[in-house]
Amino acid sequence: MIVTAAALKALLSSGDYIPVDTRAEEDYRAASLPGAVNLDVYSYFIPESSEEGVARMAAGAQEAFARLGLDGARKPVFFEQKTGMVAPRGLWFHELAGFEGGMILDGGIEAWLIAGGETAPGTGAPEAITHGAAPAAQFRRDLVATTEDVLHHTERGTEIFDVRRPTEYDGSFVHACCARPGRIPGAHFAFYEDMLSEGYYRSAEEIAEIARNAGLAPEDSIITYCHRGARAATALYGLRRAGFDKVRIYTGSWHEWAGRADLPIEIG
Ligand SMILES: O=S(=O)([O-])[S-]
Repeated sequence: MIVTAAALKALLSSGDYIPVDTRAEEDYRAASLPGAVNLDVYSYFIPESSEEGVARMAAGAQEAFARLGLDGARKPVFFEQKTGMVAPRGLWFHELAGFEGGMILDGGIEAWLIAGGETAPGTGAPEAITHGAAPAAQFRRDLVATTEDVLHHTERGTEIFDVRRPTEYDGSFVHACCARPGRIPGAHFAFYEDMLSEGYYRSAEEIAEIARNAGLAPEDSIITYCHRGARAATALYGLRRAGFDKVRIYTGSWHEWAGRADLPIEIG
């Protein structure tokens, strides 16, 4: 769920919610929401989006949230400077791990300050999502796609949704760490940032129109992807706001797909 800064003020006074600062540790140390913990959700790369790989990713998320005390009654509220490509990934990891009730602070710490919220230097020990040593026994498999799910998406009745920059989609730009430029064949396209306006999510109606223009319908089963699964989470929560409920993420995303020379690509 996406929460406004004004609504968050009331929620935090209940003591049931913990702000989770997903920014760099130095920003957290300088000024954060009072009582916030610091969690790096951005640096993680999945080694392989196989059944075992996604189950170990979920185990790693479960362990990180347990270390932060966010595996029970207390719920996380993820934030970054402004809503972008990081805080939504935090909520997705929390849901993937099997927990409910987490939120994204829309507009990030900047919205909090505009709403008159106080800040304090972050004092907690920084944590990070890491890969689990063993597969999770239980997790939200319906929120994640394997490479096989993507490869067989047509037979499995799923749409692929690329939310990278237009130049990444058409292959005229590729990150230096990726083996090949291009896109997953048949992918629908919209740039994830178009679902945001100045660091806030756009309205449900505006996001629904973006999705419709990309050729997607609310009843579709959708797999989002980007470079390595962060921007895909921003898109997932935008789509969910617009009533698209069957959305999951191919965490390995273009980085993994491009590195597998046996997988087909489209370019241009
Ligand atoms: O957001 S990202 O995973 O494409 S770097």
